[in-house]
Amino acid sequence: MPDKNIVFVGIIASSSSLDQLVISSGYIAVQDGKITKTGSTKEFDELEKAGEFSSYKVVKLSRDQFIIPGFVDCHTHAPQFPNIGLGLDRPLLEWLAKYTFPLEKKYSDTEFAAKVYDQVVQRLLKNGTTTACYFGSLHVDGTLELVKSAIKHHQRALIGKVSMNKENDAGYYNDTKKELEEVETFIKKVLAYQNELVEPVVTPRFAVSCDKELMDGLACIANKYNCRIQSHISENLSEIEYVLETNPKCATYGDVYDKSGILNNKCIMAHAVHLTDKELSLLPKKGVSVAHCPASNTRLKSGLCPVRRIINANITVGLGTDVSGGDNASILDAIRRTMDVSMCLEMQGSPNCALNWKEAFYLATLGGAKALNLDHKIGNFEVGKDFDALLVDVYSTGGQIDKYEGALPTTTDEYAVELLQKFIFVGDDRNIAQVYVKGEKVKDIL
Ligand SMILES: Nc1nc2[nH]cnc2c(=O)[nH]1
Ligand SMILES: [Zn+2]
Repeated sequence: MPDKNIVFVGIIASSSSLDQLVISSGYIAVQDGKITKTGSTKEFDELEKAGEFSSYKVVKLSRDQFIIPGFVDCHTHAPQFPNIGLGLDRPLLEWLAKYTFPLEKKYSDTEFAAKVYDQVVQRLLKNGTTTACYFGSLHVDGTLELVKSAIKHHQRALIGKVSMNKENDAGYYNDTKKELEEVETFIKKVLAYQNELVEPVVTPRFAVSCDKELMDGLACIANKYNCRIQSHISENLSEIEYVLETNPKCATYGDVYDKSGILNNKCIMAHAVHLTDKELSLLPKKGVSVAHCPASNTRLKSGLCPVRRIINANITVGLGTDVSGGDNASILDAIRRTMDVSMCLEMQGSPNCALNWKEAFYLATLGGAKALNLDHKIGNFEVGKDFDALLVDVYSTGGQIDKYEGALPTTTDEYAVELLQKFIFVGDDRNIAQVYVKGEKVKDIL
């Protein structure tokens, strides 16, 4: 049974905006998975003396530990995990045909799906991903296995059955009428679980594999069930060329989605590497968010996504691992690659393009929560939000970070910032000692 009342005391860090990192010593009190009170260490001491926390489990962090919000992965493909690290020798459209569609077809086998998805969900939780927005496969029952795994392991998850109706060599698509029926079936089955952590997402794969009739129908279904929509936009130049060729009345890729009613404030688009100025004004007008997936953009040679330009256009941005176009299932890696790709653009001559570690940390937490329309529940430690959090142990045994006695500053504030910075640049899952989703511990290596 999870502890009903629990209070954490020690260094706590979270973002309140892109340029505002809040880090200090204090406490977070959690009741039934929700944050009920926060304050300074001095306030904790006073309240504890007054007996306020007598019914609480008190977790006092060591000097080398801190609490941060759980990571949010705004875009990943659960069925592609068996291909992680493989087949990265082709650009997007060839990669999909040669490696990805043949693997995804296998998820008609629910036993295979159940085994893979159980591993995927556990891997992400181990990496500190407390919320994931997943693409499943074309299959209703296969994708329901992902829903079951997320529920079983207590991960917050937005899950889509992938929709495709355009012919491809792998024979991996559906007839339009069947597809629309199956999407509704999937949504109803997910909603029937009445699980507060897991929600269905309408998921047109992209405008290369969906025609207008299908996308019109999917937009209607999303409206009917008030669902989020996820897809891909402007990832690769050949993809854009094909989409514009097959939709001659549309001036941009964004127009293709807009004409079907796909673009709204519950829509999250992955990549957005090559957006035009018109699209950079259309997307924020419609309230569309972007999942920035730097690992995949580099591995599939799609391009260096100008993420600062997207942020400056007032588009809400979160991070995605985009496995298996991306070769790493950790949002810590996505943070680093966000810094690297944006710095490459700056070094190539685009001034003020680079994102610093505090900004990338924001995208991985509160930015992702906003992009998924979940920031009323998660993303930082405001009172009333759910407690989705990581307890990080910077010098954990066997980890990459060595302790050099006497080398770091002695004042608590400076020391705390340097601890977080070390974890962001050098840490890995071995430093993520505990993971909490809605107050329930889902990983514990302490
Ligand atoms: N990276 C990536 N891009 C896509 N565009 C359409 N499908 C996919 C996919 O599976 N991965
Ligand atoms: Zn993707």
